[in-house]
Amino acid sequence: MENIIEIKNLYKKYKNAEEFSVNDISLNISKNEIYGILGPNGAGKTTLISMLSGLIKPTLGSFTINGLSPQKNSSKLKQIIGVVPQEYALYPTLTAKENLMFFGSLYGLSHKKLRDTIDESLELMGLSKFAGKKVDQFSGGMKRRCNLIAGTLHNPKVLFLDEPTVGVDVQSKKAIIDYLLDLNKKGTCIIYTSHHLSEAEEFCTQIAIIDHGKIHATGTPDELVQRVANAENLEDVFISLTGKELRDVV
Ligand SMILES: Nc1ncnc2c1ncn2[C@@H]1O[C@H](COP(=O)(O)OP(=O)(O)OP(=O)(O)O)[C@@H](O)[C@H]1O
Repeated sequence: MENIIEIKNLYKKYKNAEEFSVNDISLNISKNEIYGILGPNGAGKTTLISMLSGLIKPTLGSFTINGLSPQKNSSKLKQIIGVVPQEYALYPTLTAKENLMFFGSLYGLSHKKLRDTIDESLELMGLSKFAGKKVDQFSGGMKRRCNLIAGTLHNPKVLFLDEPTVGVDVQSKKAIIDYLLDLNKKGTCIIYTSHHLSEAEEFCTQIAIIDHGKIHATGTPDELVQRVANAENLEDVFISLTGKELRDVV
């Protein structure tokens, strides 16, 4: 299948850091995948996704998305990607609809098209009733669903998500996963990080397990489980590849 993302020997070392947070990652991602980047705390998942979504610059190496490079085609690249960070990117004192109109206008969508997309997305996410309510009155799950709509109004070809279901209730989690599956069916390639291994096992078509800034294994969830002796699920694979040592840092 055709690659939509091609990463070549990518490195990131933060200022004053002693180690590389991303250390020589090369990876191809095909169109239409739901690609899970999994790894323990501090493995380099956010750093990798932040480079690909243009939030931080690589120290070394290169990548293209849909054939576009961030050095040569930065503005075109921004139009075809969506980014949903861990933190909420919403204005608390604006209503859900006002927030979405604001973020949508940044993508240059026409007023009519934007209104229709917002109404449709709020409906899909079960938020229509709350469209006129200020976001600071929303629960964590409602904010996260609204945040996800804000990052996808322009129907991106590639969507980067950093732990989209962390800290939300089961109902919100289901709404988020269903929304993402629907986007993927309509042609959006999804790159996502998570600590929910059972969720990733069910949701992802491909997985990369990373640790200490390096890729340790890639494959479909089934392939990974079959490759590791005595593994019954992705959690067994994860522990086998990354060990049982705790990753506390102070
Ligand atoms: N702005 C920064 N400056 C210096 N070091 C950083 C910075 N951001 C991250 N790091 C370091 O880079 C390494 C990778 O961090 P990163 O946040 O990418 O990991 P992660 O896999 O996303 O972890 P988590 O699961 O905890 O979100 C860690 O050692 C972290 O301390």
